[in-house]
Amino acid sequence: MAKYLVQKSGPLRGEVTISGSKNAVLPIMAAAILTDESCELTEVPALRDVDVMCRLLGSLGSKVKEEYKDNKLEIETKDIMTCEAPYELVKKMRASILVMGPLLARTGKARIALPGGCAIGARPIDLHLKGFQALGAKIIEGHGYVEAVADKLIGNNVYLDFPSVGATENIMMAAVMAEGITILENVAEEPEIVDLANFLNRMGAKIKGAGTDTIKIEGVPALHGAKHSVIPDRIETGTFMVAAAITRGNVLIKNVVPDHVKPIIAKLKECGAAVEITDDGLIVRGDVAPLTSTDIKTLPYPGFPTDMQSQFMSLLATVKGSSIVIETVFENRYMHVGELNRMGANIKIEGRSAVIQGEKILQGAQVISTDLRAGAALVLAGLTAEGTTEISEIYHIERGYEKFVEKFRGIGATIIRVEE
Ligand SMILES: CC(=O)N[C@H]1[C@@H](OP(=O)(O)OP(=O)(O)OC[C@H]2O[C@@H](n3ccc(=O)[nH]c3=O)[C@H](O)[C@@H]2O)O[C@H](CO)[C@@H](O)[C@@H]1O
Ligand SMILES: C=C(OP(=O)(O)O)C(=O)O
Repeated sequence: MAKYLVQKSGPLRGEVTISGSKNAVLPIMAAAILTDESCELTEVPALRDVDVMCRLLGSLGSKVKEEYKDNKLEIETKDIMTCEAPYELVKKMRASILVMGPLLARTGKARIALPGGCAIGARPIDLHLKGFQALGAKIIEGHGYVEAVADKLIGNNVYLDFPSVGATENIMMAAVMAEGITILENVAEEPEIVDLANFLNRMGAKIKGAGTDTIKIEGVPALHGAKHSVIPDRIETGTFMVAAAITRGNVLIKNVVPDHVKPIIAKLKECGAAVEITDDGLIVRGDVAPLTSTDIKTLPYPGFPTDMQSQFMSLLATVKGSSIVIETVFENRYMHVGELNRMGANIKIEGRSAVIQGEKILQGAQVISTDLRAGAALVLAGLTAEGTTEISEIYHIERGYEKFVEKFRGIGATIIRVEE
C-alpha cells in the first residue's frame, strides 16, 4: 500500500496549474455513450476515477482511446453490448451510476449495482430514480441492483426535493432524447452541470437554463459526436488556495475560473489571506496579515462547497480564534476530524456542526485518509505540522487529484509517495 510522507514545509511559493475537473469529466464521459459517433475530450485529468469510468464504458461496449500524456480521451460506442454496471466497478466509484441515464436513453434499459453509502454519508439515489420514473421508466430493485426499463421515454416536469448534482445530471442525460419537453426544477446549479449541458448541446441536445434552478430540455431524436474541453477543477483550485494560506505562502494558481471559486475566495479573505485575480490566474497570499477564524456553512452551489470543508478545517485549526463549520450537504462528512485531532487540532463535533479552537501547533502523526477530501486536508495539515505526517490509504486522494505530489513539490512542499 502506498503512503504519503509530508514534512513541515514553510511558505509555499511559485506556480501551480490546475487540471480538468473530475466532477465534470465523469458525467461527460457517461454522456458520450448517448451517440454511436466518436466524442473527443480534452483537458481530461489522469485520475483513478477516470480510469474506472474508462473501464466501465469499455465493459458497456465503448472503444476508449486514452492519451493520458496529452490529457485526451476518445470515446466511440457503436453498439451497447450490455446495459449493466457491475458491483465490481460501482463499489470503486459511486459516479458509475451516472451511466444509468444515458443507458436508459439509448437502449431503454439500465441495470446498475446499488452504490450504497460511503465515508461521507448514506448517499441514496432515490431522486435519480424518481426522475427516471417521471419520464416513464419502470424501476425494479433487487439483489443489490436497480433496474430502469422503458419502451419509450416521454418528457415531463420533475421537481427535485434537493438540488442533487448527480440526480440533475442523470435525469438531464435521460431526458435529452425523450419525446417532448422536460422541465427540471430545483436542480443543482454547479459549474459541472453547465459543462455537461454544454457538451450535450454540442452533441445536438436542446438544453436551456443549466446553471440556474430550472432546466428545460426539448427532446431530440438522436445525438451526434462532439469535441469538448473540460473545465478546470474548482476543488483542486480551492485545495491549492488553502495550501498557500495554511503555509503563509504566496502561490500563483493557473488555469482557474475565478467565478467558480467565489465562496472560497470570500472565506479566505475573511481569514485575512489576500486573493488577487490576474490574467494568469489567482494569486493567493497567506503572508500579508495574521490569519484569523471564520465560520463556514456548506451549501449547494453557489454556496460554500462541501468538497472544500475538510481542507478549510485544517486551515481553521491553525489560525487565531475559534470557528464554527456547519456541514449541511452530507450527514457524516467529519471523518477527518479525529485524524486532525490526533495531529493536535482541537475540534469538537456537535451533530452537523464542528467547533474549531484555532492557533494549534500541529504535530506530524500517522493518519488515515478516509476519503478523497479528508486525505487532502491531512496533506495540508501535514505541511504545517512539526515532524513527519504519514498518510495511509492515499488511493482515496489519487481518485481525484492529478499529479498531487508533483504539483505540491513544484511549489516547495516536502512530500513524497512511498510504496510499502
Ligand atoms: C462525482 C460528483 O460530481 N460528485 C459530487 C456530487 O456528488 P453527488 O452527485 O453524489 O451529490 P448529490 O448532490 O447528489 O448529494 C447531495 C445530498 O443529496 C442527497 N441525495 C442525493 C441524491 C439522491 O437521490 N438522494 C439524496 O438524498 C445525498 O445523500 C447528499 O446528502 O456532488 C456532491 C455535492 O456537491 C459533491 O460532494 C461530490 O463531489
Ligand atoms: C465526494 C466526492 O466525490 P464522489 O462523489 O465521487 O465520491 C468529492 O469529489 O469530494
